[in-house]
Amino acid sequence: AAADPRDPAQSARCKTGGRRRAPDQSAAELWTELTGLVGCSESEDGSGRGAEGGAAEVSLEEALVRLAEFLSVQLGAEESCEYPLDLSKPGDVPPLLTMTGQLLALLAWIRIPRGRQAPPQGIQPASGAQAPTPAGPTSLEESPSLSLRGEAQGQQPPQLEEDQRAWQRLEQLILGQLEELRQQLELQELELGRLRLGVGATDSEKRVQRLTLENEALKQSLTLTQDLLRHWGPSPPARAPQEEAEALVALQGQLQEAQDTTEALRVQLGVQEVQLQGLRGALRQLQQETEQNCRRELRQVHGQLAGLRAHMASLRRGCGDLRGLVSTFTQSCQGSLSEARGQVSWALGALSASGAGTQLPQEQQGSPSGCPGRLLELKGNIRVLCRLRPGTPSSLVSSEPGPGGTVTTCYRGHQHRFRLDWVFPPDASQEEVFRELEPTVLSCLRGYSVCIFTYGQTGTGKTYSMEGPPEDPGIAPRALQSLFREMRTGGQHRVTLSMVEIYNEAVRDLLAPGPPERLAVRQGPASQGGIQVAGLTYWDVPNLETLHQMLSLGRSNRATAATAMNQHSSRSHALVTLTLRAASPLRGSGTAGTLHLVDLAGSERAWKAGAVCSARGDPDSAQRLREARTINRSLLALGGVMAALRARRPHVPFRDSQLTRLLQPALGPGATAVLLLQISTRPEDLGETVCSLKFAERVGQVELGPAQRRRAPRSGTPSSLSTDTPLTGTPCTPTPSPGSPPSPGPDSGSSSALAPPEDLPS
Ligand SMILES: Nc1ncnc2c1ncn2[C@@H]1O[C@H](COP(=O)(O)OP(=O)(O)OP(=O)(O)O)[C@@H](O)[C@H]1O
Repeated sequence: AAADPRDPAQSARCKTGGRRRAPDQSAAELWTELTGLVGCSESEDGSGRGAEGGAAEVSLEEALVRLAEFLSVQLGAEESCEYPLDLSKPGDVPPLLTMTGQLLALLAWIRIPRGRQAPPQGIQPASGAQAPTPAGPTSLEESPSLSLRGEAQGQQPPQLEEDQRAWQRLEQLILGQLEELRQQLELQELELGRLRLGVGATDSEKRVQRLTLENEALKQSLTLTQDLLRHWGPSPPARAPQEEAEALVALQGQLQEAQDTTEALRVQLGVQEVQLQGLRGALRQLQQETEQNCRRELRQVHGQLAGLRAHMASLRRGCGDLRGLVSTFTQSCQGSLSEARGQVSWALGALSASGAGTQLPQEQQGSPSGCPGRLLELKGNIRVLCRLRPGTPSSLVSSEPGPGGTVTTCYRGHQHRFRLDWVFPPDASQEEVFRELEPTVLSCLRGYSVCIFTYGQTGTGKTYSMEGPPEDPGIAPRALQSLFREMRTGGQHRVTLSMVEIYNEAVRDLLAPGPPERLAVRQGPASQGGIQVAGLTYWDVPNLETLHQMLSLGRSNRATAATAMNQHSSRSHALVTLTLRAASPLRGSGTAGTLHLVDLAGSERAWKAGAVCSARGDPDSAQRLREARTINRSLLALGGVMAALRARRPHVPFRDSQLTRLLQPALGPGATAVLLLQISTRPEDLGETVCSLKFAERVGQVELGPAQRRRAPRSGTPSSLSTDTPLTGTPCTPTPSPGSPPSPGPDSGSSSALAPPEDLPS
């Protein structure tokens, strides 16, 4: 409109000498101006003069021009904010544009000289935004006077009727506008309903704001139009303006209602947004909880899986143990069968011999020596016996003596019951202890490898049980006596003796002439148990007396010292090895049994020994402490070996200490071992007692496989000893005369295991 020279608003402004408006004059200023016009006209007293005397009258035309100008600015502002409009679609034509078009049409009509022109006919209320065509040249001089009302009073009735018809048309037009506005409001309500279902809070808000603004602008336009019509329109019939006013009031009510609805919707939208946020928070929390639950369950499943794996592994181990037991049982059955066969053939031979009066072969006469071996196999290859040291009885340690007996301890409030193969009470005699061991000892004569070792806390009677005082000898003297007695009646045997001690991890020959020297332990052939002790001396022992003399000599060479726990405490492990070779008189193979008698040094807590020694101010306390540590280390290694054997591990750590290295042949497959556990019942020794019992319990679960007899290969000469190992070294000579130190045999210095070379002549 501003660019069009035919624009009535522009021409009106120019011709009336109206103020020029700045191009950027805002809608707010225009609105203020318009409301000022209304105020001015309201204050008129009907003569058309403003309240401020002398103020120019404002014509309806100028008012309409300003209204159109305001609407066009408002419309421009909307168009600049909104999307481009498609005017070809009637539904998209904004009401403001329509309203502006109608106003311009009205303005054009006003400018038409009265009586010559009819009101515009082409005005279509909702037809779109087409601007009305100015109806020919207009001039202000020709335009109606400023006060239509005054002019109307002087008109002729036909003119008045024409005006009234025109106003009626205009009224219809405005009513059409109002109808359109109502439809627009309905559309907005629909839009709001759509927004209620929408998700974008920001877009919805923007839309609501835009619709609210639009409503506000429409409302203002309508109010303004109503005011203009009321003040400047011809005096209509009394009814039409009232109806119009009522319609306007109704429209305002609808508008108010729409605004209220909009407000309510906005509040509802806000509530729903809050609810949505709350739901989002709950969803997030739910997700977190679900994640945590999943992780927890996953961890539990992993734990269960690990437990199942461990269980499967233990089941596999159990299966392996079972397989081992089955094979042991099978072998044991086979051994029993062959033994039974031998006994039957011996009985048959005896029967026939008694009939024929012939002499039985030596081996077949040996039922006494057969029985111990069989007994040994039946009893198992590792047995654990326990002997309680005499002393003040304590309620903390109680026992049920006898075979399969138990020892019950009450330590730190926990009661523990240990079951052992045999329990000897404190008052058990040396004789009783040896009686239980005698069959095992005698099995050496049948070619079995037997190891008897005493284990326990220092001062609990290990040496007492193994050696014993002269007036009440222990296991070793009784075993030798029993063996020699048996050999006297049982046939040809050759006895070889060696004796070593392990002191601070040094292996020393207790029967070597001269001062004891440290011997080197090396890896040897498997047939010799896998080890060799370089320089160890072996002694042929022709009789029991010589044997006793040599043993007492070795004992005297053993390292002992006075400790707080024992006045004559053994500070070393002592190993006596007796090899008994029997020759088979008829057929070539003889047997080579071995008896290891091991008196272990006492286990004691190093801090205990050290503290006691220090407290006593003993100058040798450091030495005692070192000894205690070394002893404990080697006993720990022995425990490791036992654990590996018990678990049937492929690797057994024999090389962890000198003690276990030397015991390797005694703990190998087919060997027989007896652990005599010595325990104290004193309350102050309770901790050590429980430790010892636990060690013994573990040892009791070790399986070495069925006991096996060692047979020497067939030899050319029935009377000579044959060996199953390569012949090395030269025969040793028996010898030490009683009271004099032994002289070394010719084979000293040659490498050999604890058992001597097997090529010694008889
Ligand atoms: N059953 C017993 N009957 C009588 N006296 C015993 C008995 N057991 C041990 N003794 C005595 O207890 C003392 C310690 O015994 P022994 O030297 O044999 O202990 P140990 O275990 O070998 O000690 P260490 O490990 O220190 O060598 C000795 O005087 C011994 O006579």
